[in-house]
Amino acid sequence: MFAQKNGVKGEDPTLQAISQAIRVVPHFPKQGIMFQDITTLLLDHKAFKATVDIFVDRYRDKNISVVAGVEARGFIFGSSIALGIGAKFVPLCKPRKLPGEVVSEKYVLEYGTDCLEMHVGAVHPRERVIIIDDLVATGGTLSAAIRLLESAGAEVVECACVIGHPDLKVRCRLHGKPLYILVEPRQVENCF
Ligand SMILES: O=P(O)(O)OC[C@H]1O[C@H](OP(=O)(O)OP(=O)(O)O)[C@H](O)[C@@H]1O
Ligand SMILES: Nc1ncnc2[nH]cnc12
Repeated sequence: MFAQKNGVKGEDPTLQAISQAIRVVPHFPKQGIMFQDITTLLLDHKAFKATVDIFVDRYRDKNISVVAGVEARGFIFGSSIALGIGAKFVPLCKPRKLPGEVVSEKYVLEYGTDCLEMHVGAVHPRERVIIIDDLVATGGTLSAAIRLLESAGAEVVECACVIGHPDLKVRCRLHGKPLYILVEPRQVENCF
C-alpha cells in the first residue's frame, strides 16, 4: 500500500518533500545499484519529522505493542515511531551484535546474503508487531524479519518502509503481510 494523502499519489507536498530529501548515490555499494541514501532526509528535520508522523498517525490506534526495526536504518525510523505510538522497540540485528540468547533467520540480499537476529524474550506470543525499515528492494530482509517475529509467536500486523517499489513480487515474498510504503525509489536524474 502506498501513502496517498489527499487521495493523489505522488502529488502530496509532504511526500514530495520526503522524496526530494532522499539522495541517490549511483553504483554504491557496487556497480548498478542506485543507492537510496536516507541520511540526507535526516538532515532535514521537517522532512524527517513528517516521515515519522505519517507512520505514527497510521499506527497509533492499532493496538501495536512492538515496533521491530531492521538494522541499521530501520532503527532510526523504528525507534522514533515506537516512542510516538507508545510501544516497545525491538532491534532486529545483523549477526554477533546482540549479547544475549538470539533467534536467527538467514536471507538473500540484492548485493549478498545476510542474517537477522533477535533477542529471545524480546517479543511475547500474540503481541501485535509492525516491522520498520528504510527501504524494501527484493523483500528478502522483511521476509526474514517476519519469520523471526512469527517464530516468537508474534502477530505481524504490517511491514512499513519509507522507500519501495509498488511491486507485486515483493509482496509475495512477504507471506501476504501488508506492506506500507511512503515513496518510490528516486532515479539517477534526481541525484544530488
Ligand atoms: O529488500 P531487500 O532486498 O532485502 O533490501 C532491503 C535492505 O537493504 C538495506 O539494508 P542493507 O542490507 O544494505 O544493510 P545496512 O542497513 O546494514 O546497510 C535496507 O536498509 C534494507 O534493510
Ligand atoms: N538501492 C538501495 N538503496 C538503499 N538500500 C538498499 N538496499 C537494497 N537496495 C538498496
